[in-house]
Amino acid sequence: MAEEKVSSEKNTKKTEKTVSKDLDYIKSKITKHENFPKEGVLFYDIFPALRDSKCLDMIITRLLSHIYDEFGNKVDVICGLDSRGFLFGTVLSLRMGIAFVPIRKKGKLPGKCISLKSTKEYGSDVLEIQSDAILPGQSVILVDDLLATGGTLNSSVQLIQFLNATVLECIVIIELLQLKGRDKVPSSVFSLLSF
Ligand SMILES: O=P(O)(O)OC[C@H]1O[C@H](OP(=O)(O)OP(=O)(O)O)[C@H](O)[C@@H]1O
Ligand SMILES: Nc1ncnc2[nH]cnc12
Repeated sequence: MAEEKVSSEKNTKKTEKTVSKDLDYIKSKITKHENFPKEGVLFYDIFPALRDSKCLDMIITRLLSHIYDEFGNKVDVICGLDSRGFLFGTVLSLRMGIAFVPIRKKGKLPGKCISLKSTKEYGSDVLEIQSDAILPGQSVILVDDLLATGGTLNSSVQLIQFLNATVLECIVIIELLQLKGRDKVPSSVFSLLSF
């Protein structure tokens, strides 16, 4: 029998075959909706995956495995994007025992903030981060549910860089390949699933 490679995560070893089965399972839970929230947009809904706690566990396990393989214990902060990025970012930060910091849409965060406009597949926003949330020199991973045109992650990476911190990587569950969003993101991008 061919030897199967193993990928390492803190206390967990999974074969490539199991990983691929898990990814197929997660993919099967993502639903698509035509013309939502606007005419011409094919919307990928992550929420059905969260109705299934086994599926959420697989998502988090896979992301942790990737993070520990790539960055070991070098990550200081998980930064989650408003709002679906919060769902995954907070769980990752809890499991890693490190800080969670949100990037929010304008007007939601108190205190001194820095802001930047961003455009996305179906609209535009102004994104904000609290100025004292991340210290100069800290190493940050950005987390969101989905990469479409890349506008949201592009602006988010810039916000972190304005604070003189380092973006190690942007992590998303879903990447929409046709929109070539990763070309717009000024950091490396890891996606769990692509469509
Ligand atoms: O790659 P882009 O074209 O920039 O699009 C991706 C962004 O669009 C969605 O956010 P949305 O603003 O709809 O927020 P939500 O999570 O609050 O629904 C998604 O969660 C990403 O943040
Ligand atoms: N097609 C899409 N589906 C879900 N969320 C999105 N955010 C931007 N584009 C999206």
